[in-house]
Amino acid sequence: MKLPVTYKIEDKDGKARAGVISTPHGEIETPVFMPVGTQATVKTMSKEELVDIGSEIILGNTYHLYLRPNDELIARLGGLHKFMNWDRPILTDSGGFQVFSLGSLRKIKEEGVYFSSHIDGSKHFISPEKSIQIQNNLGSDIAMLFDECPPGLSTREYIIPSIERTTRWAKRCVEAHQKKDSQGLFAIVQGGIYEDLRQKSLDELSKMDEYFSGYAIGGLAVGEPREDMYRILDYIVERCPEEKPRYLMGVGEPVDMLNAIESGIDMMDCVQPTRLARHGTVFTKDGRLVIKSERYKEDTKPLDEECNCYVCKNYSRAYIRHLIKVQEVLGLRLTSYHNLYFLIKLMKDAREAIKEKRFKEFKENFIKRYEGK
Ligand SMILES: CC1(C)O[C@@H]2[C@@H](CO[C@@]3(CNc4nc5cc6c(=O)[nH]c(N)nc6cc5[nH]4)OC(C)(C)O[C@@H]23)O1
Ligand SMILES: [Zn+2]
Repeated sequence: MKLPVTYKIEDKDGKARAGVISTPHGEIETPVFMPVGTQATVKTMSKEELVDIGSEIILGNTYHLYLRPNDELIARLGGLHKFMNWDRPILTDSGGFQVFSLGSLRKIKEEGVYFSSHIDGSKHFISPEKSIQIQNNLGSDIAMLFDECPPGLSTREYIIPSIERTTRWAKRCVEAHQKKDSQGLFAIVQGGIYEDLRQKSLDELSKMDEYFSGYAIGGLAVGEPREDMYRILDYIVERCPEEKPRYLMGVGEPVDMLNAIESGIDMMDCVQPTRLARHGTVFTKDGRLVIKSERYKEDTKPLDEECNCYVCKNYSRAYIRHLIKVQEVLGLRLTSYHNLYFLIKLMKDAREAIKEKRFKEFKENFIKRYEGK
């Protein structure tokens, strides 16, 4: 079966890969960071600004867009790309995770998940079929399977039946997927922090491999210790199909991203860069900088003296600190713009390092400076 989303490896450096993903809305160079646009916008960023910072693909959320403005409304208006005037690739998460981390009073049954909206408490139900139907309505280039992401540090006794139900849900997603020619489907590997359960999840999903354009590693960045995440990545990523993209869900800290790329990850997303930005924390080559600190009150330097972004070329720490302190919207925009630029540039630099077979040295040098060692 011809898949609408395909991947080509250009270079390898150890397990790290540089490649290109082809989608119905264009190509994506990897490794890639995907800004999260939960409610059809990457918070405070215009489309033009996202293009300026070099964003190639953004994320949308099934759960949020189903609740507001509703996926059928978006479909009637021509789909999510047209609705938000974004003509590059979009990946949509399937809603399961958001129900667990946002919704309340949820009940998980074989048929699907019953939950109350975090907005007005109204009662809702999402099944694998419903999640795929919503993603079909949104018209994203990449849709995610409807899965259960077990709470961080769940026991084996909880995870084993959860994997088995998530596999049964995966089959139902594949059967329900109506846009097999224009929307790629990514599998999501679960299994908590247990190598053998990760293998079990991957083996069960691999039986449906012909339907999957890529494999995501779910169930991480949900509160487990960092070393457990690294151990699991080191085990499971290289066991995913070599010729398809690997996507680590929910990771957006520079050091974690470089470690993930070293284990063979190609795609990542996270709300952190924009969420931290809105609270005044920005990324710099010398680590995180909390702009509200007194020490920046009269600091005329840019956020990061080596950053070439529009914000660092035009505004000082003192000015941005003032804006954040008085909660001016422009402050949120400037810190968000810089944080997204920083991560997207980090991915581009990592890609060059892989092509030049110097990724390990690149990673170690970055981390040494970022962690101030
Ligand atoms: C639980 C909790 C507290 O984890 C938080 C916060 C919000 O999510 C994170 C990032 N982590 C994260 N892991 C994920 C796992 C899955 C998954 O297994 N399946 C599917 N379909 N989508 C996923 C999306 C994910 N995002 O965002 C920050 C804030 C980085 O920390 C995380 O909710
Ligand atoms: Zn900058």
